[in-house]
Amino acid sequence: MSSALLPYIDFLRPSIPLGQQQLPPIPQTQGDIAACFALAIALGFWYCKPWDLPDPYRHVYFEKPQLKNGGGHGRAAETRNIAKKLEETNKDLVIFWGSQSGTAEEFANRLARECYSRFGLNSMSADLSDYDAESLSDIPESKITLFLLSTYGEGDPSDNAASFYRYLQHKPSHSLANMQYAAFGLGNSSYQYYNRVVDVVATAIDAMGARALMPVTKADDVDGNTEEQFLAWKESILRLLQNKLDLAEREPIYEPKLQVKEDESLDVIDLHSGEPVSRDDNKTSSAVVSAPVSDARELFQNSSRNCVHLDVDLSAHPTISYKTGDHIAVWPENPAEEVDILLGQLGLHDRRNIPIGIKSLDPTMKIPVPTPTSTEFLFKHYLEISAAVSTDTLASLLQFAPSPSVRSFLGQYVKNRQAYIQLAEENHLTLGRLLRMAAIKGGLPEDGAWANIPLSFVVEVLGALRPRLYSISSSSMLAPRKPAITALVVEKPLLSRPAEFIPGLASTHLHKVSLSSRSEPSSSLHVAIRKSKFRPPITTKDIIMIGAGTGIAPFRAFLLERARLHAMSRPVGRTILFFGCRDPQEDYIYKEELEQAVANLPGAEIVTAFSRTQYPGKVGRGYVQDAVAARGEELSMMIAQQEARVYVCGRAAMSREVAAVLKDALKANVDLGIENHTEWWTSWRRMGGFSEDVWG
Ligand SMILES: Cc1cc2nc3c(=O)[nH]c(=O)nc-3n(C[C@H](O)[C@H](O)[C@H](O)COP(=O)(O)O)c2cc1C
Repeated sequence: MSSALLPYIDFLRPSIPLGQQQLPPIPQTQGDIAACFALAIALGFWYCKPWDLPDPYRHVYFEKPQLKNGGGHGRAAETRNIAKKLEETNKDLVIFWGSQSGTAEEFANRLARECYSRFGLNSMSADLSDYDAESLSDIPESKITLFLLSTYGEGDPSDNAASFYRYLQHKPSHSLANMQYAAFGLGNSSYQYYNRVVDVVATAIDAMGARALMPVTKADDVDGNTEEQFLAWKESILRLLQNKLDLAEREPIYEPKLQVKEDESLDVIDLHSGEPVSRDDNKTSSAVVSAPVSDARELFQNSSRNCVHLDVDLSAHPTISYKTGDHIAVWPENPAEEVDILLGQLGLHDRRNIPIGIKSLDPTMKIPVPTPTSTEFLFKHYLEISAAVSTDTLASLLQFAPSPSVRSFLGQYVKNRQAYIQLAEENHLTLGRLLRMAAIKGGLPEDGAWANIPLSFVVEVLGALRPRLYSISSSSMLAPRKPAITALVVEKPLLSRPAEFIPGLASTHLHKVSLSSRSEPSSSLHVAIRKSKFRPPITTKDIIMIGAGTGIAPFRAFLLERARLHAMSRPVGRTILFFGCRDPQEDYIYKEELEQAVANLPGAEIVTAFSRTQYPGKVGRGYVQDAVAARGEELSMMIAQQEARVYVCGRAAMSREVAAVLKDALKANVDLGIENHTEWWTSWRRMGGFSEDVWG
């Protein structure tokens, strides 16, 4: 700054008490006036700090020209009034879905497609968050409404159904007397609140006057039978609609709802090449960002299995933060082999890098992936190509069969579902692998046999690649910018060839990134932070943490955080961690740092349970629930007298067994002052006494 301006800055300093201040000299010469003017501009510039403000045109530097007019990731719902939408698009059936990990959404899309292809019934699949809940009252009596709703968290709705659910819980005064509906719930009976969402929704809409066309049907994923139960429900719904609306069944025909077109005028730089677009515009998820992996290491020792720890560095994204107990969503990549097989079958090997643009041909159809892109990027980053192929998709492939022998090969499995399930399980049949097997069985060349399948069909039937959620294993107090992931690398042996393994999609991707990040510092992941209710209690409370395998993840964070707080002379309650794994020499992950934290934290303890090895001085061979049972009396006292909080993380079945063991212990050891222990347990749980972070 020029020294000529210093006197003028000086007089602005209110160093002299008010009232005793001398008035600043009035500028008299033209030079003084010019200097004041320059000073005002300089000060304005200094105070506004424009170099700190975001450039309002920054987005333009990154804008893809073809997206300027709203192209890209399709948003089809211009109106939020569902009745209006049905009328404008001439649809007779709306299938609302509330889905967290994509199953209900996929089912809704399949059902809408089948209603049209088999019966010519104009149908739409609708994301519940795209429409105003009040507008359901305007749906005319002639239309039919279906709900496919999953239950998540602890009996909670999926993110996209949350606001509809809240609306219903406020007992709205709107009438649904015109609504004729059927509902299908997706849940898992390992969870305490089994299929609660569909029950709550059906009860609420019945109370508003809606008429159920058939009883609510619930799928139980506990034995992996959701698909079977959906197929049975779908057939009964289709028969019901056929009778009610007097529909004639026809040979299925594919009518594209999307247009996928090559566009060589686009430059590679214009293409979406892997960055996901979050579809969850909600308050529970942050934006999706690409974040480097700052540290990665293998956690298992002496094992043929792998378990990786990765620290994700969010330093470049100051607006994204996490709290201890949150989840991190990770977008995986499909393996190159799977991409190649599918490209080969569709005869697209040579055209894999040509830009493609995707457009919606039906105003109710959202484009499920970012556009423009290329076929290779589409298969690698955006479509669920590594998943098993449903029987509905199998049946719809028949119309594209390249020869009668291929058609008859696939046709036998369409007729015999059990045989197809066995074939798919034995061979890990993804779409590419199924097409390749059918081509080989039909005596066709391995590559390009299915070149007549339109790419729009592939995009419509496969659906978008979904992120996978992990419980964050770091503490936001100790590593505020570096959420950590702890992932077991999953490999399932192939039934037909047990020496071959089916790799878990996300965990294999994490393993790959973890290996490459050890040699290339630029390795990164696409991630988003997802808020969770699994929060540690206030530190003065006693805590009982129970985790098995990678279920230790959030407890590593809780324990290290409590140890640090103690080191800062904060009062910390008693801390017990129950941890179960196979063998202390193999998969006792984070052993040293956990033991060190416990050594530095008075009243803290780790109780281990090893399912495959005796461990001298410990509980002995057993599961974590056995270790909890062995300490049942003491834990009951902690719960009843010290109001200790219990936290469980791991598989839902393990959590259910832990809950049963604790209930028994409480019953045997404590007079709860209430006859009905189940009632006590439910209200204790509701008040945060028992929290779960569990999966499948
Ligand atoms: C983290 C997690 C929490 C879950 N919570 C419940 C629950 O509280 N009650 C229930 O019945 N099912 C629960 N489930 C099971 C899901 O509802 C079931 O897997 C369903 O098929 C998922 O459907 P979606 O993919 O459409 O979301 C949960 C599943 C996961 C992974």
